[in-house]
Amino acid sequence: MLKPGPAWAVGAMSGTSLDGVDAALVLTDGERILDFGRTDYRAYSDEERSALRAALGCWPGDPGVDEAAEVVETAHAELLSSLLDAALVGFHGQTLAHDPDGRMGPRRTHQAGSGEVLAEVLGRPVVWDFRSTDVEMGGQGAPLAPFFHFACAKWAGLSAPVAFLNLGGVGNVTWVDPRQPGPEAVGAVLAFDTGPANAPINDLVRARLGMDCDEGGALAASGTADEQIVEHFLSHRFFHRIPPKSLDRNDFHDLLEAVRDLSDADAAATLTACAAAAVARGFEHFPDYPRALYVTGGGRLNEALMVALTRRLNCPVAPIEDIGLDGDMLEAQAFAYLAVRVARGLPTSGPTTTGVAGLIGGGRISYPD
Ligand SMILES: Nc1ncnc2c1ncn2[C@@H]1O[C@H](COP(=O)(O)OP(=O)(O)OP(=O)(O)O)[C@@H](O)[C@H]1O
Ligand SMILES: CC(=O)N[C@H]1[C@@H]2OC[C@@H](O2)[C@@H](O)[C@@H]1O[C@H](C)C(=O)O
Repeated sequence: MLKPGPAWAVGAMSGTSLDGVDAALVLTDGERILDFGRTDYRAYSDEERSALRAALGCWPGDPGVDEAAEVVETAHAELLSSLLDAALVGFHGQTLAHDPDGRMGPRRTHQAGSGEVLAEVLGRPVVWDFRSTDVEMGGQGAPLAPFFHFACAKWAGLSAPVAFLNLGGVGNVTWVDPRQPGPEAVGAVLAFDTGPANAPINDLVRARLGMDCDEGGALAASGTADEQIVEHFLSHRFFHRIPPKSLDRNDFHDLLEAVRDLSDADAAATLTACAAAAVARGFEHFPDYPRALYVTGGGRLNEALMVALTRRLNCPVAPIEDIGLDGDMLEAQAFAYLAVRVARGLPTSGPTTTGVAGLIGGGRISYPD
């Protein structure tokens, strides 16, 4: 078991974009962040990415899932073996399917990769399966970074409500009031997925141009958004739901159909405008307008998306580096922080983050033999 007091933990996240695995060290007592440590990244090979892509939407027992889990475990073992100056590992795994509302069957969520296997290979206790308990208890199982975002706001010395936006495949936002004593306090955080972010843009440029992403947002910047499509997109029932709410990467797959007849540039501009409009719609749920929006995740490097956000919001929009945080590693750091919270028996989600009925601690711990 973890000794009392602060501990170094290494967190690892394999995001919905399927680009690779991020890992980062955090020194924390599970409440405050005391220091940030080394970070590293391991890209998936094309072959590995194909195995993961083939298993998207699949549940344990489905064909291809064991192969995907092996890819995830191998990549994490390779990456984490050089970051073991930590007492504990926080292993998110790769989300293959997420259905917290039971639209396709039983309510469930599926992150590929076994923490038991990793604990054996790495010789460290591994905290994993962070989302299942929350879903079993009636929550959305996501987002889980919000309690960490609260700790980040404290670490950065902020004293007024702000929002953190993660622009990965899907977007998720956390409104934080750092004047509250802790993330569990009433009125401290409100979080939810905003809508699709990079996933449809990537899918578009991959299908039409064979590119991985719209680098810097250059293609979108050269086009014009079709506001009618954006308006229609905002009529989706997801945007009428009161948070908490979460999304599966493929929930908006028909968005590509909507831009089918547009030029490449206009289609990219429209999907970029949709991502920004979804965030602006999300702001309507906040208790107070935030002082600033700090953007993390790969989408902060998409200039057209940052400009679209600035146009639609009434507060400064800045990359999270503006307050000294690392926008490439924030999710990995979140799972290091959450691992220590799990080991300390502290809650990792609650009614205003995942919609679970009360404060709960998710995650299970596997120890090496
Ligand atoms: N220079 C760039 N220009 C434009 N877009 C970029 C750039 N760099 C990254 N991105 C976008 O960000 C995505 C990766 O973001 P990130 O790594 O935050 O996602 P993720 O962690 O996989 O997803 P999620 O947070 O949904 O799990 C890429 O797929 C791409 O769409
Ligand atoms: C089910 C799942 O893996 N969700 C991810 C995904 O990627 C972004 C968004 O969708 C968010 O809900 C979540 O990840 C972050 C790290 C979270 O749980 O806070």
